[in-house]
Amino acid sequence: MTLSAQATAPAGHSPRPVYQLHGVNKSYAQRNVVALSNVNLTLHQGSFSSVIGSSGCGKSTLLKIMAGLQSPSEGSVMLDGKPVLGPREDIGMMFQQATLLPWLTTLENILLPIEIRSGRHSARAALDKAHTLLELVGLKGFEAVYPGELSGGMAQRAAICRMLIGEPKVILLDEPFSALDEINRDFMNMELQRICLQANATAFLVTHSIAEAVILSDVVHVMSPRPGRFVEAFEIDLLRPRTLDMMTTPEFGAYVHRIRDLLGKGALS
Ligand SMILES: Nc1ncnc2c1ncn2[C@@H]1O[C@H](COP(=O)(O)OP(=O)(O)OP(=O)(O)O)[C@@H](O)[C@H]1O
Repeated sequence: MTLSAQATAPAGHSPRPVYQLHGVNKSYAQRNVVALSNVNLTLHQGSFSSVIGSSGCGKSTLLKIMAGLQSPSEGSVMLDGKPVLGPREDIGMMFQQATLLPWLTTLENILLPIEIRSGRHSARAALDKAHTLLELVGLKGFEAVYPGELSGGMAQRAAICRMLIGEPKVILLDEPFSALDEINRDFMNMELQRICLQANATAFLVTHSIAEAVILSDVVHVMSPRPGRFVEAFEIDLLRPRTLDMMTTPEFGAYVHRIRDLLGKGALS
């Protein structure tokens, strides 16, 4: 992922597969729970995909496996042709809470992953990149501000910078804006789209919101109730960049309706 990459519509991207999951199963032996069953997934360079499904169907488990935070019981997880066997620098993650350290400034929080990984000197060398990212997310001027003085949306913007500073190949998002009110959430989703297009990011989002999945994604994967498996992939053929106004169009409504219909049938459980 490079920040200088031009923003292009997904159709303009080469369809290079970045992330590939084959036959992923996950069982939690201690509780005798089968969380995932035969999950196959390919993410293409520069694409935005999401997964939606009922509570407890295995979405977070899938994301943790993709991030290398958990291992699958069976199957393979490959990123850029290499197996994901643990946490990796080329995978960025973002969660519901921004989890910024309150005693560090915005700028220091953003540089922290570099400092932890490569030391103070490297963090100093990344200063220009941090400033570029702060500008990208509209936080220019807030470098020296502490997290307690940031709004929820601003803190999540800072978390986006912290995720992007290591130039990950893929970004994994676990309901990143669900703690925000609806207006801010819509706005942040549009910001997320803009940042992803500008950085040519390959993104994968876990969400409970059908509308959010449709407005952001090139592909929405619907997961069955536990054990989670993908039952259908909806290709969302809406122009980019997407706008909030599109959410009132019949095309958008038709996608939402089809996905809701499938989920209403228990996603074919
Ligand atoms: N560490 C664990 N040990 C045992 N069982 C677990 C563990 N983590 C998750 N589970 C179980 O695996 C299933 C899937 O959980 P997961 O958190 O992946 O679902 P989810 O789709 O993300 O749920 P939600 O939408 O409510 O966040 C659940 O039944 C859960 O209880």
